[in-house]
Amino acid sequence: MEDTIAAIATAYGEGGIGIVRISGPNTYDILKKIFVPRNRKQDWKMENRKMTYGHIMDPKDGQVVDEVLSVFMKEPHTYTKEDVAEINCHGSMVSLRKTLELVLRNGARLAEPGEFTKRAFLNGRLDLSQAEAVIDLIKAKTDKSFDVAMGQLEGVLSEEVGKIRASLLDLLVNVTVNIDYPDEDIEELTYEKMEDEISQISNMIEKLLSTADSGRLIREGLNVAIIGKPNVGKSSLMNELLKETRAIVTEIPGTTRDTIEEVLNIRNIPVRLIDTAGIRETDDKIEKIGIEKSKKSFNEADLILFVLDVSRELSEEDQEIIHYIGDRKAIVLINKIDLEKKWDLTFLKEQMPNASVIETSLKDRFGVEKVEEEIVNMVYSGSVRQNDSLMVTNVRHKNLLEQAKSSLADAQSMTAAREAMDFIEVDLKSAYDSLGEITGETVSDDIINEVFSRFCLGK
Ligand SMILES: Nc1nc2c(c(=O)[nH]1)N(C=O)[C@@H](CNc1ccc(C(=O)N[C@@H](CCC(=O)O)C(=O)O)cc1)CN2
Ligand SMILES: Nc1nc2c(ncn2[C@@H]2O[C@H](COP(=O)(O)OP(=O)(O)OP(=O)(O)O)[C@@H](O)[C@H]2O)c(=O)[nH]1
Ligand SMILES: [Mg+2]
Repeated sequence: MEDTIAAIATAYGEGGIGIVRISGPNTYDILKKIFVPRNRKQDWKMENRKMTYGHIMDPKDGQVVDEVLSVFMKEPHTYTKEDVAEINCHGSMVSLRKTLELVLRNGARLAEPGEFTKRAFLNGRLDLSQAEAVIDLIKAKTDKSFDVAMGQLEGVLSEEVGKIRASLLDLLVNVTVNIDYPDEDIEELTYEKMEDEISQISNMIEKLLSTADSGRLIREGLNVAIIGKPNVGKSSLMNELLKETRAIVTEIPGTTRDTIEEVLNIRNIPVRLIDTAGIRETDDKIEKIGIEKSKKSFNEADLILFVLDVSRELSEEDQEIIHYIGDRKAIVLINKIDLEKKWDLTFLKEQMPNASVIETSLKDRFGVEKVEEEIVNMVYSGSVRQNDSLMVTNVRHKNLLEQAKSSLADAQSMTAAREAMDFIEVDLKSAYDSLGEITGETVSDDIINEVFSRFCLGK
């Protein structure tokens, strides 16, 4: 039998209310010991799922800890499928800590991060990809990432993976029957039919995989670094995208010394935007360190916003950055177009044929919307833009889909070579198992533990 766990389920710090949650077989007894309803009768019982007013009191000395509302929920119709209680305290860390301590002293142990949801998974209320969606929901920073996580929690991904697995299982059964009872009066599985079935299943996997790159960015967000030589308008861009004066802007080259980071939501894509120190040769000790940090941000970015100043001749510094960018994903801003142009854009198009180039005048906020639009385009490029919430956002899922795809490719080439069905069967089975790891049907304890260790306490 499982033990009883407890944790503070709400965020740490001050709040309107704070909740201590308990789950497991001792839940009722613990609540009974420490919760005193207002109209306590001789042999009072906590009614199932009824929010009840009362006080948390230490049974040892009768000290009142807090005035609360409590609810007891009888298994199996609860979040964990075990007995659950929730104590709604005043949202003070003092009250929450004292209440939790009392619960722990009276028969529960502190829950590990994600342990409530882990129990929901182990008791079969959620599959693994649904449980993973719970943490994505909590961490979602934009409407879109929340929607996709909600879809996954409701089983949209599980359902699709289930469909693909069901087709594979059909095929596997067919193979087995043909191997074991070749002479019986059953439909023969020809190599042609096999090829056809495998390619249909591969297509379904491929379609899911095609959402993975944008899916990851929607879930995790995008690291965007603003890069350029000094004084071109990088900090002006930071401020315009943020719509607030976050970074210092002056006419002095070398104004930004340290990298500045802000998280923002650009049309529903979570973006970690980094303004950097202008890159140039310098003897200034502080500036040098800043420029090293600029280069680090440049290396780690998913996307580079490269700013050029059209009112000054292109310099060696600009050239060097163009060279470094090479074929990385970049948007080039030709800034200060309100001033007289000192160089020609055709030159740039030769140098950076892959980059998308946008003319801006950040002083007047001109072109900022285009930049936002282009960031969004880059995120969705390469994938069919999906409006529904069926997307692969999790790298673990993506890797498993790729494993399944490669097993199927092996099976396909063996089918083409007309190898024995037994061999083909092995690869089909391994594709089937890889898909099962997504939903947790065929997954090791290590992986389960790793998934839940990323949760927050009390979830
Ligand atoms: N107070 C509180 N709020 C919360 C949660 C919670 O556990 N407690 N949740 C969680 O963190 C989320 C809601 N999710 C939940 C999902 C299932 C069940 C549940 O009891 N399911 C049962 C009974 C369903 C029913 O009544 O039909 C079941 O599935 O059998 C509860 C919460 C968000 N808000
Ligand atoms: N005329 C004009 N001036 C601009 C424009 N954008 C920025 N500036 C000015 O250019 C100067 C430098 O802008 P910043 O945003 O500080 O440039 P930076 O790239 O962050 O510079 P460092 O931090 O020194 O690397 C400031 O005086 C801005 O007001 C523009 O579109 N037109
Ligand atoms: Mg700056």
